[in-house]
Amino acid sequence: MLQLQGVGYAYRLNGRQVRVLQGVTHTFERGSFSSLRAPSGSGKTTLLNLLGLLDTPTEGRYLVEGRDTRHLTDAQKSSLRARTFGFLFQNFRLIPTRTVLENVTLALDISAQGPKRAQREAALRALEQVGLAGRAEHVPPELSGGEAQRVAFARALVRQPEVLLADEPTGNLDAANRDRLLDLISAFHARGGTVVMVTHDDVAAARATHPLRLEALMPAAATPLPVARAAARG
Ligand SMILES: Nc1ncnc2c1ncn2[C@@H]1O[C@H](COP(=O)(O)OP(=O)(O)OP(=O)(O)O)[C@@H](O)[C@H]1O
Repeated sequence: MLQLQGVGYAYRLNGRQVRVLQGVTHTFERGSFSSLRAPSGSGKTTLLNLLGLLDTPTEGRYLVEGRDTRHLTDAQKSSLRARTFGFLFQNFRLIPTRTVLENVTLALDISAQGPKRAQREAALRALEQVGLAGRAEHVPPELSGGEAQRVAFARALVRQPEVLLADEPTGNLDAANRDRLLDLISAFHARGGTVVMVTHDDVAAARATHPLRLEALMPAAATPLPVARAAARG
């Protein structure tokens, strides 16, 4: 479903190119649950951004359901992103001044899905699934970390995406909240969802059907260099 073919990415830093990923080749099959582990700074977040169409590879091809994303316009990319992907981040990324319900509803609003009342009902259903419908009118600063991440999960899934892209989603949670979140992610997977989860956590990685290491997705010669060395070499 998600095919990376020789994908590379280089950031521009002070007029120089800093290569972060090179030759990444891998297919994430529909319905798989992959965990992705790699040394800090080696490009895991960059890879998630490429997978989620938030960024575009500077080398190689990336196909989503067989469609070569190089040929998509920005509008087509946005629409494919909204339909296909839900995102979950380590630091939740909720809007602190909007209620829990608004935070979830906004995900539907941005992709213009349905009338306002239907959006509100869908958001409430998503909050019920994570056990937080009773907190709908609270604002994020009133939530615990575990609750905030479950709201972020509801926001990620309210559009019913096929793929969940998660970047260290348990990084800021204690063991009980980590397990509760992992149960939600596993349930999404059991319903047929595809998961790609960056994690350093062995407990989280153990939930995956496909535990991966970033280095194994790249040809040996292209194993990422620490950025300082890469920059020094130009
Ligand atoms: N906007 C940017 N401009 C320049 N370089 C960047 C930019 N974003 C990231 N980088 C560089 O690319 C490298 C890979 O970053 P990325 O965030 O993908 O790594 P990571 O493996 O997710 O790291 P971590 O595990 O620490 O979160 C980093 O070392 C960073 O220096």
